[in-house]
Amino acid sequence: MTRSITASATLDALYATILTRKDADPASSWTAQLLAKGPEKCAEKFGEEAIEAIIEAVKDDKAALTSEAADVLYHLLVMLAARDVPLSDVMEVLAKRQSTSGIAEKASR
Ligand SMILES: N=c1c2ncn([C@@H]3O[C@H](COP(=O)(O)OP(=O)(O)OP(=O)(O)O)[C@@H](O)[C@H]3O)c2ncn1[C@@H]1O[C@H](COP(=O)(O)O)[C@@H](O)[C@H]1O
Repeated sequence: MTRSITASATLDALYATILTRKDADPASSWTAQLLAKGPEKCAEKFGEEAIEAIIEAVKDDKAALTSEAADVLYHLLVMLAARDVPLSDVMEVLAKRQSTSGIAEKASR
């Protein structure tokens, strides 16, 4: 329980930082540079990072996968920010799904 609260707080804090970078000087911030390139570039970077994580998962390199997973989460948040999708909306969708099994959810589509 403590771990999930910590994870959520970390993601919330990171997303808040990313939002501040929308108005930041690209010279001073990697996030601002990425956001300045547009939502399509942010999506492309997310895809690249996801593929890097997949590679480490297939290799079963746990340390590398942990690091790549952090990159994936960061780039997911940047992609959401680029398209003005609040992280809280994503969390709400996840929370609503918590009482439904994946099999039941798929059958309901
Ligand atoms: N979590 C991250 C984070 N994870 C990865 N990255 C950056 O994402 C970039 C990904 O780079 P790549 O691996 O694709 O390497 P690259 O050299 O850029 O590759 P190419 O673009 O050349 O393909 C690197 O520059 C990393 O530093 C991050 N940059 C920032 N954050 C967080 O965002 C906060 C704000 O960062 P700034 O906006 O830079 O102040 C930081 O305090 C961190 O908490």
